Amino acid sequence: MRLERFTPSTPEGDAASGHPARTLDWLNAARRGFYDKPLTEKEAAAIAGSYQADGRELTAVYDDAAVAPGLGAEIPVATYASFTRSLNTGARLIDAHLVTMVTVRPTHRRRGILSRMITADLAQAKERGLFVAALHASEGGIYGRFGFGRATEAQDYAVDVRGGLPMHAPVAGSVVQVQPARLGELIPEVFSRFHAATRGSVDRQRGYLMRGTGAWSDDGFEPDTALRAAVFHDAAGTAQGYVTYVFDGWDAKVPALSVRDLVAATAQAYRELWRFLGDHDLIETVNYHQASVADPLPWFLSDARRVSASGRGDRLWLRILDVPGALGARSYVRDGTLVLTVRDRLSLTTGSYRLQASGGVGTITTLTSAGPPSAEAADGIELDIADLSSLYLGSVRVADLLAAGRLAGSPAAAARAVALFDGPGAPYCITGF
Ligand SMILES: CC(=O)SCCNC(=O)CCNC(=O)[C@H](O)C(C)(C)COP(=O)(O)OP(=O)(O)OC[C@H]1O[C@@H](n2cnc3c(N)ncnc32)[C@H](O)[C@@H]1OP(=O)(O)O
Repeated sequence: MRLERFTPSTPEGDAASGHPARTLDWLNAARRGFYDKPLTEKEAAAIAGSYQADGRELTAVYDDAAVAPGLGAEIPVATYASFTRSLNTGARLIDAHLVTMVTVRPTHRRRGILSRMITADLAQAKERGLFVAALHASEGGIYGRFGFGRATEAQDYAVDVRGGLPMHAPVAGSVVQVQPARLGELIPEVFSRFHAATRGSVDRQRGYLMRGTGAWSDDGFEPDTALRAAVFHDAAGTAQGYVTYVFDGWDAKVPALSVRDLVAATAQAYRELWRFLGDHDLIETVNYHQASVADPLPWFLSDARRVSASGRGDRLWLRILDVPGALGARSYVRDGTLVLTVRDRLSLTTGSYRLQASGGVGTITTLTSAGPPSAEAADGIELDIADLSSLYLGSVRVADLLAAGRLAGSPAAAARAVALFDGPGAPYCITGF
C-alpha cells in the first residue's frame, strides 16, 4: 500500500505527479465510497476549485498490487481529506483540524487503512500546533477509539404552519424575499456574526456559498432553480439573518417547505424568519434539520405543540490534540483547581495536567506526559481523551460521565470538575463538512 498526500488540482496541475487524473480519481473514489454517482470532468473541476479555496489536503492510499479486471492501481483504495477552519470554544475562535471524506474500498476494509491514515494525520495536525480536530461521523461506533467524542447535538423539526405561526412577540424588523444569487456577500457576513456568538460553531467551507446562492444544487453541481431565499433586517436596517428553502412539490404527502439553511445572528432574526416561513399559504408543514437541542422556537409560539421534534443526534465530534492549548482556550464559570489524568490510545495527550481557573481563564501545567502518574493525580479525575473532548464544549455533564463509569475520581474531585466544566446552555454547530 502506498499513501500520497496532495492538494486538489486541475489535470494540468496533476500532470507533474505523473498522474493527470489524480484529483478526479480521488474525488470519484470518495464518491464510490459513499455510493454516489461518478462526477463528470466539469463537475470535478468545480469541486476541485472549491476544495482549493478551502485549503483542503487530500490523502489517497493506492494498492500497487491491483490486478485486472479490478480497478486500476491509479484509483485510490482509500480517501481522506482535511482542512483548517475556526471553532468557537465559547471564549474565542481557535483553528480546528477538520477531517472529512474518509472512505476505504469494501475489498480493503478492516485491514487498518483508516487507522493508518488518521493516526498519521492527527499526529501531523498536533505537530502543526493545532489544539483540536473535528469531524462528522457516518456511524457512532468508529471514532471514539481515535479519541473523538460527541461534541454537539441537533434535532429535526416538523412545524405545523397551517393558518400561520401565531407568536407571543409582536412583529419586529422586516423580512424580504431575495434571489439566492444576491446572497453572495450577505451569507458570509451573517454567518460570521452567528459563528462569533455561538459556542460549538465551526466556520464554513466554500460549498455553503455555492449552495446558498443556488449556484450548486443540494445534491449536485448544476444551478438550483428551485431554491428560494429571504433575509431579515432589524429596525436599524442591518441584515441579521437569512433562510434558504425549497417547496417539496405537490406530490409530497402534505404541502411542505424544507429549510436548506437558516442562519440567524440574533434571537429576533431567528423568530422573524420562522414567522415568515409560517406565512406561506397552502403550506402545512415546514421541515428543519438543524435545530439546537436548546432551541427557543416552541417558546416563541402561542402553541408550542406546533413543533414536532425528532431525530435528535450527534453532529460535531471533537478530538483534543493538545490538552494545555485546548483547555487554555476555553472559559470557566468558576475559579478552582483540578488535576486531570488523561488516557489516550494514540498517545497524543496521555498525561496528568493541573488546571487552575481564575477569573474565567484557565492555566494548565503538564505534570507528567509519560511514566507513572504524578502524586497530585491521586486527588484528581481520570478519563479518556474522547470524554474530555465531549466535556470541552459542554455537550455532556460530569455527573453523566461519572454514572457511565467513564470518569473516575473521588466525590471531592468530581465536585471540582462539575464546578469547572458544567456550564450553562448547549453547544451548537450548523456546519457540516
Ligand atoms: C469523517 C468521515 O468522513 S465519516 C465517513 C466514514 N466513511 C464511511 O462510513 C464510508 C463507508 N465505510 C468505510 O469506508 C470504512 O469502513 C471505514 C472508513 C469506516 C473504516 O475503514 P477501515 O480501513 O476498514 O478501518 P480500520 O481497518 O482501520 O479499522 C479501525 C478500527 O475501527 C473499527 N471499525 C472500522 N469500521 C467500523 C465500523 N463501521 N463500525 C465500528 N467499528 C469500525 C475496526 O474494527 C478497527 O477497530 P480496532 O482499532 O479496535 O481494531
